[in-house]
Amino acid sequence: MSAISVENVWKEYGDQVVLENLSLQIADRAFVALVGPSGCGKTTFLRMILGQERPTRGRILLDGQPLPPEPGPDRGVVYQRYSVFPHLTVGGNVMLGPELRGARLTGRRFGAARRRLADEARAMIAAVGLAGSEDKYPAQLSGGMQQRLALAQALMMRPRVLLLDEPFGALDPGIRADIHQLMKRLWNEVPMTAVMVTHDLREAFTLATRVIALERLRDRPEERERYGARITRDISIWPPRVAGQRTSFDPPEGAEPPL
Ligand SMILES: Nc1ncnc2c1ncn2[C@@H]1O[C@H](COP(=O)(O)OP(=O)(O)OP(=O)(O)O)[C@@H](O)[C@H]1O
Repeated sequence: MSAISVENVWKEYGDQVVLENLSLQIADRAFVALVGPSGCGKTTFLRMILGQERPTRGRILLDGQPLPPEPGPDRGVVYQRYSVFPHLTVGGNVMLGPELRGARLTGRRFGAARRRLADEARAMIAAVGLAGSEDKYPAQLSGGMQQRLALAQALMMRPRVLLLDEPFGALDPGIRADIHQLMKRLWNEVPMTAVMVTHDLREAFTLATRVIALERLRDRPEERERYGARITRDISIWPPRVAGQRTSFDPPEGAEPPL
């Protein structure tokens, strides 16, 4: 079964058609990179999967079921900036989501349940390379460390789908290469499907199993409002990348592949 099924989806804001009749099946555990010119609707598409926007026409299914109308813990998100809470420590940021969910279901967590959660949070913080920074605040971390924290925070909720909106766009190239390795490892180890918006084709081909380009085919000024972007390229990475398996074509740790 496909994890995400996009069926004849349109998105219009007033008279402006942003996305036009998109249909797409995203397999369970795929890593899809969305690329395309600025303003073509990539973030809008991501926000529809997140549940922050609804298609004007068509529908989106998650594991065969219509998406719940609100964002939920089954869909995590990491933005280029401001994904984490500045007034909470690293530990506080990672524990907040599960604490709030626990509070909703069973009241505040105490004793053994809280200790279990703290252990889980410590393990997640270590998994993203932030061990020892548990008591620091985001402003005391570098940009790369903040994005590692944002990934840890999102993954603590065990999302079925991880949505990434240019998550590494503001990082320096060296730091970006490191975090690409982390992202690959997390995608391989954590059972999730990932959809990432990026402006960086190299990043798309480094991380994704499939690269999808959105583009407005008719872009004359008088047509700009009437026609939306469509899927113009759909490229499966070869040889196929399968979650949990590295291929011999994958670059060694720390190396960027040639395009
Ligand atoms: N809430 C909204 N109300 C009205 N128009 C909107 C809204 N959100 C997005 N748009 C419009 O939809 C179009 C697509 O925007 P979107 O941010 O999805 O593009 P994008 O491809 O992600 O752009 P970029 O690469 O520059 O981030 C833009 O013309 C934008 O102005």
